[in-house]
Amino acid sequence: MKRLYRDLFPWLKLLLRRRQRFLVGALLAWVTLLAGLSLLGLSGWFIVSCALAGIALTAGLPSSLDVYVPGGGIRFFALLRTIARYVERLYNHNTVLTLLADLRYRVFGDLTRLDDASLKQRRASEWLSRLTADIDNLDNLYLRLLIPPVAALLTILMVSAFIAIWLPVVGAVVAVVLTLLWAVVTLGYGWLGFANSYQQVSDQEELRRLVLDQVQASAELLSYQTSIWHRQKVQQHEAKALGNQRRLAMKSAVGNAFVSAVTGLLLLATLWIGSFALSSGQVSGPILVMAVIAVLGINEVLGLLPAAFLKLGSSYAAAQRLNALKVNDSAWDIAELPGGAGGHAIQLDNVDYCYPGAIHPALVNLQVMLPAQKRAVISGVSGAGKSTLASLIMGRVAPTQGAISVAEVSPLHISPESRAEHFALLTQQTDLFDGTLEANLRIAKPDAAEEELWQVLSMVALESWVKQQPKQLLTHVGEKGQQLSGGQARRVALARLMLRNPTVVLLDEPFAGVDADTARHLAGALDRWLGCRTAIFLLHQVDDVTLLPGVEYRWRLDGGRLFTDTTVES
Ligand SMILES: Nc1ncnc2c1ncn2[C@@H]1O[C@H](COP(=O)(O)OP(=O)(O)OP(=O)(O)O)[C@@H](O)[C@H]1O
Repeated sequence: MKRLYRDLFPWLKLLLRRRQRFLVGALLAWVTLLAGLSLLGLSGWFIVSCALAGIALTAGLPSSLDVYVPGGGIRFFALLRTIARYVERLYNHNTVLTLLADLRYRVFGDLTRLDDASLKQRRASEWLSRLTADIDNLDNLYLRLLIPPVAALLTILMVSAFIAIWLPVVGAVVAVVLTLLWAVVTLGYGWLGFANSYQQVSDQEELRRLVLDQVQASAELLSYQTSIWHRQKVQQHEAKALGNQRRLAMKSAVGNAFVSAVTGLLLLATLWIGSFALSSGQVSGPILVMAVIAVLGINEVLGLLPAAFLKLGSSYAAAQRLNALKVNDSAWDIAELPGGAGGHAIQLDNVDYCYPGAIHPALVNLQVMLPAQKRAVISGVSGAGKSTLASLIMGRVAPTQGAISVAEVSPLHISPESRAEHFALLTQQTDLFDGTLEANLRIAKPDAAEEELWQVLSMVALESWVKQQPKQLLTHVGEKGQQLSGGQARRVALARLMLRNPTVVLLDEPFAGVDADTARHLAGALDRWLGCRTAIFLLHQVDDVTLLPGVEYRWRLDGGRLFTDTTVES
């Protein structure tokens, strides 16, 4: 219980930031329920009163009944129920969407603080689950686990108090039995379905992963003739997940039956105890019918709770998984890099880096001193450790051993804002969004003038090509830039980087995918743009030193170790 509270607490705290909305939402749900119950009770009273008056009149006994007040009351509750239900749905769905935005914002925030190693450890389908299914499960917390039980408890108290006005004993019995029933279908059902719904979250993720593999790797599975074997694996897992789901559905059905049985017995008890009060003249027939119908209506109030609380385990599992994304950086002193136009010095002292679970370290005993405003080239074959070194300098991963500093500040301690302002990294993988060229460029500088966009496009030798396109800057680049060639996409990424004003620039294969003339054009533009920024070129091999003007430091990475490169002549 303590662990449950501890894991759900950060999310409850986030939800409770909107406590005003929560209270109004619960109040609206409660008014809706009460209006429904009042409508039922009053209608019962009215029908019985009419029948009794009719019987009396038929028997020739004097009888009168005011039909206008109860008739008006019935219309009032019918209207109130409809309006309250409509407003409640509108309001609570709006709240849910607001909460979804809060949850997504928080989860995205946590993701941006994760280091490269943690990000790469999980598959895309797992990140998708975190951002969709897990967030939806937490969202349930409000809509299913917070509002309905509060509204139900308030209704039980209201109905018991109302019955107690005429039948105090019945009111007390109704209050005790329904409060106990409420505890069973909330806390009891939360406990009963916990293991199954907890399991359901991982079952669904595993199933999604297997199905994606089956589809994405279908060519490989077919060519190795393992497609049937893999499909059987999917089916086995599906059967297991379905079994679990069936058990949950069974418990939910039993819960509903239990609520109906208890409220049914309570109804009989109310009728039985009430009949003594009726025969002693303590209460009239219509009032007794009203009390009985009000108890019957409670079924609707409690009926939804078992199914909702069976899912408590899902919400808990989702909270646990999302909590695991949180990086505890509160212990660190957050620092800012000094402002100014010039680049900063980069220093690495005896740095080792080993990926989690890897046998061999990716980088060993690195010793680097690159003074401020200087340029360096680090070459190395594939797998030598260049990208890992870039991640370390960017503060995207922490060294296993040794220390790194940029302007004498550890990159790990630099605030996200300062890091975004000072660092720029051109990665080997090009990340373009499915939008226009202009939108992709503006990610780096939303308020850039159109002239600036053309200027950077000209620096990467794309200006004339873009001008030839019918939509020019509004040309769509496609998902991941698939409507551009590999080299063009990389140049768009480089142009985007050049829109910014960083002080430390890391360029991983900036000349990949372009012909010799374009490479020379890029080198000249880069030389002018880099000016007095600190820059490191990361290259597989240095074919042409004229592409690296102003580079004074040359190192070579080999098997994770750094050597001064004497093979490159300037
Ligand atoms: N996420 C990871 N988990 C485990 N090992 C990794 C991971 N990423 C890289 N490595 C290992 O670290 C070493 C250095 O990889 P890195 O990507 O830094 O090389 P690189 O020089 O950038 O290669 P390339 O030029 O092909 O991009 C390699 O042996 C690689 O197998």
